[in-house]
Parts: sequence; C-alpha cells; structure tokens
Amino acid sequence: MPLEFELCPGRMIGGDHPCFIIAEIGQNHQGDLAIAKKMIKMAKDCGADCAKFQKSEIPLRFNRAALVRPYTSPNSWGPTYGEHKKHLEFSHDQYRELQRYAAEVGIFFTASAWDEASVDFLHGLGVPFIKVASADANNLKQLEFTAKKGRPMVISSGMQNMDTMHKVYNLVKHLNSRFCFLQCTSTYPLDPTDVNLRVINAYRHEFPDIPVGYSGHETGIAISIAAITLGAKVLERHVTLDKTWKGSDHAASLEPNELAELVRSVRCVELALGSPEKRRLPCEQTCAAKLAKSVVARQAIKVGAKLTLEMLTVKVADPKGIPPEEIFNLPGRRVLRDIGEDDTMTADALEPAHC
Ligand SMILES: CC(=O)N[C@H](C=O)[C@@H](O)[C@H](O)[C@H](O)COP(=O)(O)O
Ligand SMILES: C=C(OP(=O)(O)O)C(=O)O
Repeated sequence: MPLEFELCPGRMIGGDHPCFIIAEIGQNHQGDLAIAKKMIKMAKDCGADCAKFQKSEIPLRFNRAALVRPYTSPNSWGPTYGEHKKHLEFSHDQYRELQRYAAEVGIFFTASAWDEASVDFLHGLGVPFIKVASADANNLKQLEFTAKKGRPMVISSGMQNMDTMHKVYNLVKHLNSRFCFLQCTSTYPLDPTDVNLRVINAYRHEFPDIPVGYSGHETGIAISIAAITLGAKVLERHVTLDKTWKGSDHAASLEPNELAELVRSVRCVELALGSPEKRRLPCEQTCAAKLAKSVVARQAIKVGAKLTLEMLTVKVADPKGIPPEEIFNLPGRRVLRDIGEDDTMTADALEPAHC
C-alpha cells in the first residue's frame, strides 16, 4: 500500500507532498445556503485545499428516541435534537448547488457521511474523497460499505483507542488502499492537555504505510502547526465567519484571518522542515566570510619550530586559515616559515601532517 496517494484529482497526499488543508464548514453555516457559499469562498481565499460539510440522512443517522430528546442548549436550533439537526441539514439539491459553487470558486468539495445513504449520496455526487467522522470510525459496517465505493477515505479517530484503530486499518486496507488516519480528540474547544499530538507519531509507527494527519478542535493555530512538524499530511480545522455565532463548533473554529495565517504558517513550516543533511549552505557563505573563525598565532613562531597548543589561539581572522576544529591536530607539526604574532595559521605554512 502506498504511503502517498491521490486524494483529489491531481492532488497527492503523503510523502513529500504539501499537507492537504481541509476547511471544515461542518454545520457552522447555520443552515443558511448563502452563508455556506460565503464560507466556501472564504476557504478558497484563505488558501485551504478543500471545503467540507457534514452530510446526514437524519432518520438513518438517529433512532426515534434520539430525535425526540429535548435539546435545550444555547446552541440549539430546535426544541428537540431532531429538529435542531434538521435545521442544519442541507437537501440533496442544496448539496449539488454547493458543489457547483465550489467548482466555480476552484476548491475541492466533500463531506463526512454519517450513514450509508449519505455515503451513497456523496459517492453519486462524485466527491473526490469521503470523510469518516470520528463518531463513525468504529462503525465497521459503514466503513466496509464506504471502503467498497473505492473513493479515497480520510478517517478521523476521536473517541477511539489504538485497538479499534487497528481493527479499522485491518478492515479498510483489504478493500481500499487509499485511506489515511487523523489524530483527533472530540471535545470543543479542545484543551492543549488533551490534544496528544504524539499519537501522530504512534500512528506513523503502527501504520507505516498510510499517511497520517490531524483534525483539531483547539483554539488558535499553534497546535495545528506543530502537528505538521510531526508529519501530519492532512490537516482539518473548523472554520467560521464569526466565533461568537450560535452553534457548538464556532468557539473552536478559525475565523478567516486565522485560517489564512494557518495556511501561510503551514506552507512556511513545510519549507523550513527542509533536509536532514547538516552541511554549510551557500546562503551561509556571507556570514562565514564575515564571522567564521580561524586558528591564529598567539605569539611569533620561528621557522622550524614545532607547534604547541599554547602557541595558538582562535579568532575571526583575515585572511581565513585553518578552521578551529583542526586545532587539536596541530601540536607537533613543524612550521615552514616565520609566522608573526596574531597572523592567521594557514595550511601552506606547515609541514604536511604524517598519517
Ligand atoms: C464529535 C463530532 O461529531 N464532532 C463534529 C465535528 O467536529 C461536530 O461538528 C459536531 O457535529 C457538532 O459539535 C455537534 O454539535 P450539535 O450537537 O450542537 O449539533
Ligand atoms: C466530526 C467530523 O470530524 P472529526 O471527527 O475529525 O472532528 C466530521 O468530519 O464530520
């Protein structure tokens, strides 16, 4: 199974490819199509790779008792949880309209599918990949159903443990080679002490042949940027037009200026991660010419003298000479010409070293 794969047409993830940044609009559109479109445009303008929604067929996602339970939270859009969710759910036609709009704007469009009918619907829409929300990460039957569609999958892992994620991996890998796991903690807003970014390392170790990413519910952008340094290849964050709006997710979402800053920072950190090879770079030459030190004579040294450590010191010298890391190799070497006090020690003034 490849460690990198094409998540969206023409867009690889994993390996050395740039991290794929998902702007999770989720239900922060307040059930309003015009706001949803504004958010798609905002995600594009801020540089995100993908605008994402949450798709449910409500009677299939919830049982009757769950639908009629009262929802009295200040974030509620209806007296029962069912009515609340209905307010936040777009119709198939509205999804098609949002998909068209995203294509017009030029950003990838997808959703998490919260039941098998939603998987079918999104598959029919032709979304580039299907997101599996944390709440469905252990829903093995639906995972199997989704994997068999053959579209890439991004599987979040809030509320799960490593044993479950092994089961998920073992199930999905036989059906669909294009999937990745996101570390996630499902609480809003997420406290840094519950983020556990090291799970990214653990996933990379346990599942070395799939890309790993991070779905964050914290405030701010620092933790998400840190996830990149640990090797996150997909990054998902909730976005909002206004954090103070009514809704469970707004407080842990990024406003446009933060999303833009996140994208800029991720791209900057990706460049900065660079190469593991330690060497002097061409861009350091100016600094080296000005400030790098050389071995210098602490005293006048006569031709024929054998060098001792006491005769030598290290300074920024003109011209440049023997580099300081050679100083312990110099004692015992014979000097081929007179050297003045404070002169640079150069290799051509010394007898060749004996092997
Ligand atoms: C764990 C999980 O599913 N979390 C989702 C993704 O992060 C959330 O967007 C929930 O859908 C949202 O918080 C639910 O809020 P309410 O219950 O007010 O509709
Ligand atoms: C709930 C979702 O995501 P996560 O579990 O990553 O927060 C989702 O994608 O709908």
